[in-house]
Amino acid sequence: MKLKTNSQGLQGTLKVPGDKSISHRSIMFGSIAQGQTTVYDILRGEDVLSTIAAFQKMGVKIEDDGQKVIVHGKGFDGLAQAQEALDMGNSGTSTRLLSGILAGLPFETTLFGDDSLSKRPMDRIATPLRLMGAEISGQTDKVKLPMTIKGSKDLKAIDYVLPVASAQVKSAVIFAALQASGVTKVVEKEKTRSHTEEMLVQFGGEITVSGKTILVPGGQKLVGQEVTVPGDISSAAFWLVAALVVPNSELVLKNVGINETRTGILEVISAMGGQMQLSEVDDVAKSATITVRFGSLKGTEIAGDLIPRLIDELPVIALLATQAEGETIIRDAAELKVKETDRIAVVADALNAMGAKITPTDDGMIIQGGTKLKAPKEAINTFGDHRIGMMTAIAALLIEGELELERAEAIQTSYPSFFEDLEKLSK
Ligand SMILES: O=C(O)C1=C[C@@H](OP(=O)(O)O)[C@@H](O)[C@H](O)C1
Ligand SMILES: C=C(OP(=O)(O)O)C(=O)O
Repeated sequence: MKLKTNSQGLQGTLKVPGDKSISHRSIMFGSIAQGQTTVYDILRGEDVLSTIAAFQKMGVKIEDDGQKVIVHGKGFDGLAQAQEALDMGNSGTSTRLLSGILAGLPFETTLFGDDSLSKRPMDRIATPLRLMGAEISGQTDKVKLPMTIKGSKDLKAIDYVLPVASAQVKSAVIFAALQASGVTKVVEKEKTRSHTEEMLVQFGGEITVSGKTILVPGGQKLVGQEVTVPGDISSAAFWLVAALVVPNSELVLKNVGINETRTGILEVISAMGGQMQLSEVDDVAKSATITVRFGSLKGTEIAGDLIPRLIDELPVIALLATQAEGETIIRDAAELKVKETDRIAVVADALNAMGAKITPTDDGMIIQGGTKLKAPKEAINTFGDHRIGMMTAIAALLIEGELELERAEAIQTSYPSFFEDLEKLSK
């Protein structure tokens, strides 16, 4: 598709769509709990639809009337073997979290996905789940999809130190731990998003979190709940950056999720001197309104325990850094290489094709700021990565002339109404 420039600036108020991580988990907890779960403001992006379809194929009744989603929970014991292999689409979260649930179910299930997902490593969940007693086979020593999981009714608790900072691996182990005998101990490498731990408590489960150490007793039964999904800060990130870099912009983003394990981007914007205010902070719903406007920015360093708190925002943060004064350094972010694409290489290539000065490194990027972006000579390809597509669409706002985006449909993964919202704010 052809992307358009914007010379007037972006203005207006927007409620960003529901959080993808919380939406997946609401379906999963709803399914493994007893009784009804009602979910408001769920994200109806393709990744979440993959999770919904998978549980429906395992016998869970899930209804969507357009206002709310109702999950008729069956408990772990009520989940049935699917009649066919389960299609995980593009979604790492669906695959890895579901694997933790399947680890304790006494039947075999095969999971497959699209080209991008089929390249991503699943050994990171296979290793702990095998230690607990599940049988898992996949392609190559990285256990890539298609992957077959044969669960066990006799899962054993483990003590496990996560070798990577990953909420998906942590969550897979927690879902298996709920079905195991004994208390499972998980120690995180860095603190990652806490949605699984929080929703487990909401659904009446037991978990102890102290710093990076998590204890989960086995043999738990959960009860259905009402869940209201806050807006996704990872989707809001595109509008935050757009307002900061497109002259004459001011945006008000309502109901943005501000769980402290997700707000790294807000800290980066503050460190860069961006003009941004939080209001209507709701400590219970963990959401806020964020007002952001165009202004001057300076480079910064992004590394260490900040990385997991903004991992999905790094593509658009790289774009932000191209418009700041001075250098921005991103380190400790090697995980970017195993997302929907190698996001270090693909971000650097896409933005450099527009005149940015980004040097990719082994675990991040060095970005020289203050570059004027221009139309690339060739089309930019998302390579099936939604975040590359949206980052490119925001970059296009700064460019005179046309930008052709190939495989733009990837954006459906996490933000189906992205271009509608862009249109609304562009006026
Ligand atoms: O648990 C989750 O919902 C997610 C965890 C992160 O992945 P990793 O756990 O692989 O870092 C993130 O990149 C992904 O978009 C969603
Ligand atoms: C990495 C992402 O998602 P997933 O791992 O679920 O495919 C993402 O949304 O940027």
